[in-house]
Amino acid sequence: MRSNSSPANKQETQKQETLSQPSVSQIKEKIFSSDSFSDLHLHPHLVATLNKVLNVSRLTSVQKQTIPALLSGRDAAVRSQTGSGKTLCYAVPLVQSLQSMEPKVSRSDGPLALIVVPTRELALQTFQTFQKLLKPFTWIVPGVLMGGEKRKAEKARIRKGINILISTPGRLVDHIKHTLSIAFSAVSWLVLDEADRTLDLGFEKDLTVILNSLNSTGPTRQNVLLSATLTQAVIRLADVCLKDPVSISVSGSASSDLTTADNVMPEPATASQSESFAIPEALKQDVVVVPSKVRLVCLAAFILDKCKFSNNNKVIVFISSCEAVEFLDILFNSVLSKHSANQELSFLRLHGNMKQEERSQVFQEFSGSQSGVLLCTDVAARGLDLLQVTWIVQYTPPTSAAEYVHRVGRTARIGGKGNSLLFLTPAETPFITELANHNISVSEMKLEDILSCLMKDDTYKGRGKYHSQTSSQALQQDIRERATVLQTDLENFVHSDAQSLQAAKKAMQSFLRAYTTYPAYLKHIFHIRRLHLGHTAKSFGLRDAPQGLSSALVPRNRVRSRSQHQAKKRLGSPKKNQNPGRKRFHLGQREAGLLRSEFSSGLEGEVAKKKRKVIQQLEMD
Ligand SMILES: Nc1ncnc2c1ncn2[C@@H]1O[C@H](COP(=O)(O)OP(=O)(O)OP(=O)(O)O)[C@@H](O)[C@H]1O
Repeated sequence: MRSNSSPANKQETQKQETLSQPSVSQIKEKIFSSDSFSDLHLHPHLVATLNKVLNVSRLTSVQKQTIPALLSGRDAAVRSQTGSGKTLCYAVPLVQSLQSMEPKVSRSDGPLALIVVPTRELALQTFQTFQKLLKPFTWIVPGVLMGGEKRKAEKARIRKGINILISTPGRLVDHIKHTLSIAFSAVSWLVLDEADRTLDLGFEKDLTVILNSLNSTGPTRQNVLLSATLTQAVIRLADVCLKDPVSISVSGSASSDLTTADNVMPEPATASQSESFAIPEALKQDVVVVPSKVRLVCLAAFILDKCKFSNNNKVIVFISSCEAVEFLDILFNSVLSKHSANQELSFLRLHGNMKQEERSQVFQEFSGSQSGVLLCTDVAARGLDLLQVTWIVQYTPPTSAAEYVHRVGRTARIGGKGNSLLFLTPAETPFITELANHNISVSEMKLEDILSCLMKDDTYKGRGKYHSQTSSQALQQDIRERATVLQTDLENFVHSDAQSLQAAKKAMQSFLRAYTTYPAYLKHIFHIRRLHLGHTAKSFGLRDAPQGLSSALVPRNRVRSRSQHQAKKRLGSPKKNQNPGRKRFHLGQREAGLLRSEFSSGLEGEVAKKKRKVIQQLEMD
């Protein structure tokens, strides 16, 4: 493969400048305190269950601060790094308070606690945690509502009685509107886990419906917001549904690493400070700068290195759209697995367009596996506690530093080790500065080092004559030729039949569509006009950019190849006097959220209809 000499000098300079900037001081959080659950005067059966069923005894720092505050009846806004035990922060005091209620809680009391989470998998996981905690208290009934399940079955369970209700926002709103037997008159706990995500676009409307239905009835209640990325928006929400909350934020800052329980909500400091995010200390974060046309073969080589040429790696690969996940799953299962006998090179996929039972089955299978690769969208970015994940690969960059934190937070949990790799094109390297603004520093992994793993297997040996001498030039040439063989393998599969060609084109179209949904403040880094269409096509195994891409998605001044010139002719070149800065189309923030949101409740009708409308509008432009 020709070395990519194409990045413009200025991009190269920019890349070097960005990568050579001094690493920022990352915020550190002490994971464990010296206290234990038995110090909290909890019901002895609850302590026994924590010790014996959940195998936890010592309190984490955030649990030491949060549990006493909630046991005392306070509201709380909780911020602590990913994998630090925030679920038990609210689950333990919640179970402790319900089990002590007199008269004893009964199913017919209906919902006493409401827990809202952004994704179905997280709802399922949270439900399973409560099932374990409630073993000694069988009279308290947990229940989960999530999209994809038959509404009728859920209605029946609601009618029978659920005391601890765990739900995704959209599904809960659907039941509030259509299930007469759902009543919130007895709700005394409201928990918003991953609160900044639940506040995000696409959910805010649902949340308003939920808060209104709660506020209209019911006793005074305790409210808890939790997230590893507490942001200004969450603090604003805190004003909406928290009363005189305790603000809990575990950090290694000079003041103290344990704020006392009577700490009041801090005044938000300057934007950058209040949004500096803690990253697990044992997480090693890398970035690889890779031109678009080499992205696919770089990802393939990385996966081969971790799951074929070495073992015991469990890898999550984040990709921006469902279609691209489907495409890469078919491609890698066909091309990469065929050369590999070992089961480590198994691929699973997870995204919002899959049927619920398949999503649940994949989630459980990957949770329990020792190795393998999960190709997924951001539906798996938050909250999921997947054991022994060793690598997080962000094949498409996240839409914010906060989403970066949650994605990498799927590894290095509760003090464990972990690694992450972020793919950036040369034009996207300013995102490293965006991360640095949030106290996140990454080190560079060389593209050549990733591709050099192909030397371990002559399956990819080039056809050229190799000089046996070990000079680095010959070695580099060898590596480049092996990468070319692998890229050719991938392209041959894509072009082997109409179905895989169509899948590749759909994947590219969805990638371009997702690329238009980066927030405005990041568009100077991620803008569709900066994409090279021909090189982007290569990253989908396409030898040429697909014809007929809707004009809204064709980067105006980046048409390069013959077929692109044809496309340009057909689409018509931009009007002469057109203001180059003027947007060719504008995707509203809300529509962007709908497109971007992988968290639909599975409700047919409104969300799906709106989404279809937005996509049609895109294609009509
Ligand atoms: N006190 C503890 N001691 C040991 N392990 C714990 C303790 N509390 C929780 N854990 C474990 O730590 C893991 C992470 O917990 P949890 O998923 O609640 O983290 P989190 O802070 O909510 O993460 P995220 O921000 O990603 O949602 C889980 O496997 C949980 O069982």
